Amino acid sequence: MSIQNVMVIGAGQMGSGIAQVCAMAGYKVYLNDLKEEFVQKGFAAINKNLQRQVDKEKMTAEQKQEILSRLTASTDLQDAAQTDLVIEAAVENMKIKSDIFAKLDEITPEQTILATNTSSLPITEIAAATKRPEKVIGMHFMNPVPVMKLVEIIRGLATSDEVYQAIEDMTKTLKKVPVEVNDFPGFVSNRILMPMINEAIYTLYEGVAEKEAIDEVMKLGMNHPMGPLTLADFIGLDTCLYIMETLHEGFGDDKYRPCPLLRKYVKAGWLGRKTGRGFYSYEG
Ligand SMILES: CC(=O)CC(=O)SCCNC(=O)CCNC(=O)[C@H](O)C(C)(C)COP(=O)(O)OP(=O)(O)OC[C@H]1O[C@@H](n2cnc3c(N)ncnc32)[C@H](O)[C@@H]1OP(=O)(O)O
Ligand SMILES: NC(=O)C1=CN([C@@H]2O[C@H](COP(=O)(O)OP(=O)(O)OC[C@H]3O[C@@H](n4cnc5c(N)ncnc54)[C@H](OP(=O)(O)O)[C@@H]3O)[C@@H](O)[C@H]2O)C=CC1
Repeated sequence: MSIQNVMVIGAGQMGSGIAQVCAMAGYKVYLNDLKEEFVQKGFAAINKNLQRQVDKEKMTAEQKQEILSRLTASTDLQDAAQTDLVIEAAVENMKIKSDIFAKLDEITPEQTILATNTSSLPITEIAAATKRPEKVIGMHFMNPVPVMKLVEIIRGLATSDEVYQAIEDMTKTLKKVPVEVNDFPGFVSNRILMPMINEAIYTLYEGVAEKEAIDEVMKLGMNHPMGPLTLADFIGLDTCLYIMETLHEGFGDDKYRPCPLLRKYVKAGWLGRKTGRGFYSYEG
């Protein structure tokens, strides 16, 4: 299975990062979103990241241009007809992901691998929206994608060994480290990380300490690079809530109940860094 042409769906913080690392590794990449303005926002983030590398003299201006030349904007899912691999990074919502996968199944050649960057949703259920469940796989990158080494690779019930191997090999070409896991809610990463973040939100909700104090305890006491509330803002509070809901529903265990304060913030549109306000303010 030779992978040369890739489409990344969703030009948000994850999709733009995934498109960037794919283009840096030499793949030709379509970056797809619903509207041109979202794609352009993704391109602007990539441009900023690459320019930072140029400014630090880790990359030449010519190399930056070469990488950018491998990226093509797309607002038409039909462009996926020319790809060997699609990596979906749209919002964390089963209906949206299933719709996208059903369409991709119609549009793409039969050998095209369909991967999802879902944080927590069952790969097996997403695969069931297609007639090629053996070619559907989870490829879970970490945020910020250009920096974080891990890609959790999740086998759905029907994922073939050949497809698993192709994705593991491709991940290594991105200079990332693949780790194989099975298809359970939240996989490994978010089954462990998100309850910790949710507990930090409960700690704030119950008035145990101020937000800065909670973050300081985990940063200085446990050597975490970011405190859990800062990290929640960084991930996106909507994404954090969707992941907790998937864990709660998937395991049917109340230990995963999302904190009411998290729900309130999401309802208010305080989604963290991406909207300028979450537990902290990021205006200006
Ligand atoms: C929700 C899910 O499903 C799964 C997830 O992704 S969970 C989230 C996982 N991610 C984390 O836990 C991140 C925790 N935070 C960290 O590791 C660090 O704070 C951090 C890497 C984000 C920043 O590190 P830092 O030391 O504070 O910052 P800084 O010194 O400015 O940056 C270090 C490098 O990262 C780069 N960087 C920082 N933020 C970046 C961003 N948002 N995008 C791209 N590059 C970034 C910098 O350019 C710098 O690169 P060089 O080494 O090439 O110079
Ligand atoms: N944030 C994180 O730390 C991580 C997130 N993930 C997962 O990655 C995925 C994306 O998350 P993230 O990048 O943070 O989210 P963002 O909200 O930053 O980006 C999502 C993007 O997808 C677009 N989109 C929504 N529906 C469609 C569609 N039908 N077709 C094409 N594009 C669409 C959105 O457009 P619009 O704004 O119009 O909705 C938006 O531009 C989620 O599944 C998330 O769980 C995985 C690892 C880490």
